[in-house]
Amino acid sequence: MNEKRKMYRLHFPSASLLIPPLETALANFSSGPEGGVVQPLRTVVPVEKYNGFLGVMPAYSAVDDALTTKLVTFYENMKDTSVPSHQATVFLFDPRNGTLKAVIDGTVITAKRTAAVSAIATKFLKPAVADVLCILGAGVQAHSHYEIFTELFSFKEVKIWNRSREKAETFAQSVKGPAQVCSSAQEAVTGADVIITVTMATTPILFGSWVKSGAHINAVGASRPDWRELDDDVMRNSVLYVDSREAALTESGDVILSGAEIFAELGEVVKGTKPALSEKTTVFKSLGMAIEDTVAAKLVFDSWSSSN
Ligand SMILES: NC(=O)C1=CN([C@@H]2O[C@H](COP(=O)(O)OP(=O)(O)OC[C@H]3O[C@@H](n4cnc5c(N)ncnc54)[C@H](O)[C@@H]3O)[C@@H](O)[C@H]2O)C=CC1
Ligand SMILES: O=C(O)C1=NCCCC1
Repeated sequence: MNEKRKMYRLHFPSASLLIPPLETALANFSSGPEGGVVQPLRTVVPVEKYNGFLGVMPAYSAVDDALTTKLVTFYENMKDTSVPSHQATVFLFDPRNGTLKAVIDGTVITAKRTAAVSAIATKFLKPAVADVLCILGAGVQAHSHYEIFTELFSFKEVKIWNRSREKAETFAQSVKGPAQVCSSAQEAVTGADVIITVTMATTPILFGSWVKSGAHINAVGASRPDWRELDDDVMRNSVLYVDSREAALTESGDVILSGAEIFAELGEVVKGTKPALSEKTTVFKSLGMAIEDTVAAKLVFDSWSSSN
């Protein structure tokens, strides 16, 4: 095996390091061919017998001259809780000749880049006064979102709800900062200025009637066309932003089944070609894009190469 072809776990000193390259990648993705991003819709292979899925996520960024593919598995209702519900590996290639340069743990990349993209959406779409953050879910993405949201924004209160209260309490004890455990999703959502949904729910857990007018919602879970996290009310009565129109119309149950109209891609907001209507109630429907993994893997590889 080539010396540089290594498998290693990674540690970002701070997820906010990802923000500038991710903003550029989102803008390039939403610029069509001139943005230089090649990213086909991901292939998802259902493994019905075990309630699992394998996702294949390739992308090339001409601007970064970076070529990757991520393989990610995600499984519902896992009985063995010692195995994470999502596991991923990113393969980084030399675009000049196709040589594999590195095999990188993709689980940390997935957690950090997803949270960083939600943070970008929040920077543009949160109301002018955003004192209360609500997180629905207490798994891997809840942790990565808590970390970057409390680093970048100044919330006075963080409210958390999880289907099992025990897990929410463990979450609150393990994070570096305050988190108030709520007994119901409604209690957590009430009064929140920014809401993050990071669950494996397949039916709605967030209802429009609970949401404060003008709040911003990052809807991160429900990545299958028949899965929901948000009800029709919140989907239809908010301004809807997505990472990729094509993906949202193919993969997102919240978008497809509600019939909600997509207002803009986040990359269009970053570029300034579509407005950030932060005074309205907004939803950012995140499905996750391969190009986000590409720029994150390049950042990790470049920083590892320069220290070796
Ligand atoms: N948009 C994106 O880029 C990405 C989205 N995701 C999605 O984010 C969500 C969270 O992922 P992780 O934190 O890695 O998963 P996780 O398994 O670590 O955490 C999932 C959380 O959801 C809760 N949960 C499970 N079933 C539920 C249900 N039926 N109703 C309510 N809560 C339920 C669990 O108690 C747990 O706290 C998943 O839907 C995942 O597919 C994950 C990676 C990237
Ligand atoms: O972008 C990703 O990575 C994922 N998105 C949806 C669920 C699985 C992983």
